[in-house]
Amino acid sequence: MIIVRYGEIAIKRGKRKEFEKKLADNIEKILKRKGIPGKTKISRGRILVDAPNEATNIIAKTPGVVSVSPAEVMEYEEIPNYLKKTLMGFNPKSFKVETQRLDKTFLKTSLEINKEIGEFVVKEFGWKVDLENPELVIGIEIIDGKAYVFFEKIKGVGGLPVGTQGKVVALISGGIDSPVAAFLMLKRGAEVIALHFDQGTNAKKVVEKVVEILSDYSPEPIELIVENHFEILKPYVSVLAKLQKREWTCILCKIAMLKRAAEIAKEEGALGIVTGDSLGQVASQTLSNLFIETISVDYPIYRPLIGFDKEEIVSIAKRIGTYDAFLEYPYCECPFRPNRVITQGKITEFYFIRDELRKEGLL
Ligand SMILES: Nc1ncnc2c1ncn2[C@@H]1O[C@H](COP(=O)(O)OP(=O)(O)OP(=O)(O)O)[C@@H](O)[C@H]1O
Repeated sequence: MIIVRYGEIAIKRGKRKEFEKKLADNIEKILKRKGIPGKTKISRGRILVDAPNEATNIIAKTPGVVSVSPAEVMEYEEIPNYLKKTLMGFNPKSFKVETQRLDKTFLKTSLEINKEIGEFVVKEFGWKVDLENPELVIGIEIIDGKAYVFFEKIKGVGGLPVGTQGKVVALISGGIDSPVAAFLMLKRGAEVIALHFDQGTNAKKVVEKVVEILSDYSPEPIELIVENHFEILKPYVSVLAKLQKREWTCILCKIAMLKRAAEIAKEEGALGIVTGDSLGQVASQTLSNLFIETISVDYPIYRPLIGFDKEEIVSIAKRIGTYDAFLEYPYCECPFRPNRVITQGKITEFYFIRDELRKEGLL
């Protein structure tokens, strides 16, 4: 049996049942996709999953899960015998017993259980008790009158179950940042549709891989929509060439992407667009440029990385596995990038360009 703990969900009063059910359903769906048999049961602040131990790490990746422990289920009285058998041959420097009694009708309190089982272990094995920094933690949870005994607690991704917060369209570029932005939205319970603008570079391969990796955090495989960026950008580039303002290409490129993303979001019933922008990280991600890009699109844009440093983003990318996909293919410079790019777009100049774009029906 695998014990699944979820923190934040339990706090959301009134929504708790709905959230628990969603999380249990999501766990079952992910396990099924991975070809692992697994049946869930919701029980007083825990989800119990009847599945083989190999399911543990898969379940830990499900948004909403705080921690996971593969456990052995038994009557309370059977614990000493079980520990005797299981822990024979181990010789930790120190140990402690940590009990949580989820079933408050159980006759012994958590402290009584800690003391009783702790004393047994000392007597049987002669190990030292260390409540601060033990090498071995014997975990016991009392659920529905039964004792669940375990020795590890694997950290989950946390957050909220996917599907509890509606849908978003995430712009995934083939860089490090945008997959992390999409992950953070999944983690907060949003369903994600991935959108990539293909520029004929290796980036598409990275994105395909990234979407596969991100799908591990989602009950359904993430849908990837690929658009031909040449076709979308061509008319914008023509206007800029006519105005002799090629240095505005990167800003208009983003506007063209966001505009198309908004159309797709509307078609898909998604409530927002997600990008991997982080303030000032590259010369083009300035507040002025982000301002111009944002006011050009009539749809909510979410930038979950806006206040993150590069190191923080890289560390999440490594943890969730998308960094490796980025490293797999050599980086390609954007084929549309002019020699000089605008870093602090002037709004008056933009209005002038916007008027021309409007004449062409592009904005
Ligand atoms: N070809 C693309 N397809 C889809 N989205 C894109 C593409 N290029 C950029 N984006 C979106 O625009 C955001 C900003 O892109 P930009 O190239 O300025 O930044 P970046 O620091 O390289 O970001 P990333 O590391 O995510 O590529 C990206 O995070 C992504 O959400």
